[in-house]
Amino acid sequence: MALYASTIWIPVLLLLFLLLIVKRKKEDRKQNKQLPPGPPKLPILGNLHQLGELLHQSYWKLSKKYGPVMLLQLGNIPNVVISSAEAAREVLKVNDLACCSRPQLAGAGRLSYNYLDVGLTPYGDHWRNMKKLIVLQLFSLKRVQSFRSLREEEVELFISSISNSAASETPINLTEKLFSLTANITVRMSFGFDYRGTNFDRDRFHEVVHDGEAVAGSFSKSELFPYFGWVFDWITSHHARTERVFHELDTFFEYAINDHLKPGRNKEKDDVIDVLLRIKEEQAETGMAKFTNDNIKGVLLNLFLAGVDTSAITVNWAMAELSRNPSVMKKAQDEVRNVVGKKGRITEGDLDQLEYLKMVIKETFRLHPAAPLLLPRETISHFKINGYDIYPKTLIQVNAWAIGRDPKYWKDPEQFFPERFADSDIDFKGQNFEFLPFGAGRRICPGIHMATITVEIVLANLLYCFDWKLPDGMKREDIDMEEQPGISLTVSKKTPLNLLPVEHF
Ligand code: HEM
Repeated sequence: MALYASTIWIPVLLLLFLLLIVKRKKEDRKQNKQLPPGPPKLPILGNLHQLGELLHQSYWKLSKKYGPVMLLQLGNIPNVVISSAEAAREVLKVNDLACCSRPQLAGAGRLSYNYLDVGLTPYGDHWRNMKKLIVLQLFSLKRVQSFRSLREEEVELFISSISNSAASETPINLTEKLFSLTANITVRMSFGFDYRGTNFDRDRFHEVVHDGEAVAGSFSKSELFPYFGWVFDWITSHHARTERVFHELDTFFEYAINDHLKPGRNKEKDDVIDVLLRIKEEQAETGMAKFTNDNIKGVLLNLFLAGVDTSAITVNWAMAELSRNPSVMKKAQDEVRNVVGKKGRITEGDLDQLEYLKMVIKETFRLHPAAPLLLPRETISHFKINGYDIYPKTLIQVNAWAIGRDPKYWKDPEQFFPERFADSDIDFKGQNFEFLPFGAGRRICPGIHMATITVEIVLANLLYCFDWKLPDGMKREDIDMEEQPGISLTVSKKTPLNLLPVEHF
């Protein structure tokens, strides 16, 4: 009886909802709104039923029919998807100020200590101050270079461990090894210690990064469906998962900060926490005690979620593409070996000379941007794009993945052909809107230097030190290039890349 009483409300609610939509449509027509085109919507769901787990691919297919500025309704949330370089320029340059906020998602809010970070925080004074701080103090070229020996040390350990597998002729799971390498670099650089020597479980560490990206990058059902979405969140333990990830990350950050406060701590050089603790102290001395441990943890969260996975994903795709394209692999290997000779390792000082390697990396970013939809943005004010009205509080997603494969800008776009960047000025620093792996405008990735140096030094050494074979019985065509489904900030290769290293020298 109680069940009947609760279900009888469902048709009534549906009817009310339909009436609301009809009323809103009439109002829109009266106000002469020119909304972007988009596929027909269902009540309540909007267009959610038309989207698969690889959002950028679903958006791409729909955009072929509805155009480069397309309006979708994700439950309760209006979402404009941008799929051309011209429209991306309108969003990220011409109207950057109007669309440079971020949506306030419950998961992102919880993980970022109520938006005390940089990447997930909405536009405003706090974001401006924090972005300035990380651009000038944490990720300036000088600071990135100051971590050179740390990176080279980690690359050395990584190459040595691959040499052991080469000696025993054992294929390696390169995907897993790359993730460990970038995790080690990020943790040592940010937290000043080696997490391999702590109680943190290595496998769990990887899962926490992935879970963190998923929680930070997805809408809860309550956000998509106000009034009743909480039921689904409750059934799927959404809230419990967010809390679990938050507590795991928080424990790690707390441990790292406390470690820095121990008297007589032995440190080689300033790491990110040292810099942030100094800022906290300076502000407290001037009576502006605004900067708290939660601010520090917010920044650490960004390094954790943005810094670990992205570079590993990129090198992994590059090695998968090179393994499928042996002539490109050979050309890249010839370059590194000719430039460096027999000195044993590539150091960061050699990287400037490796022109073809840089083209290989650009080509990888074009086909496999680690964040295919950049990070979601939210509009602050009304503006027009291609004659269409975009209103405040609209979610904006720029499909960098689709733009990177558009035959309008790229000849034979599906082909892995690094030479396309020879004699070309196209770069990924946010000025070429057909090539946006790091985004553009105010919200552009501040980790570009860090990311490119890491990707270059790792890939260069992999190509220099080893020849690469496929495991027994595997052919080039068997390399699976599918992407990992699931809603997350980043998209990686679905299956691990297993390769057999053969020592070259
Ligand atoms: C291959 C590596 C990387 C790629 C492809 C990448 C890509 C991106 C993209 C697409 C955005 C969003 C830009 C936008 O909204 O327009 C972003 C933002 C961000 N990235 Fe990266 N990133 C990488 C590495 C890093 C690293 C190593 C760090 C730091 C250690 C970092 C820190 C950040 C931060 C803090 C933001 C937020 C900026 C803001 O909201 O103002 N990223 N990144």
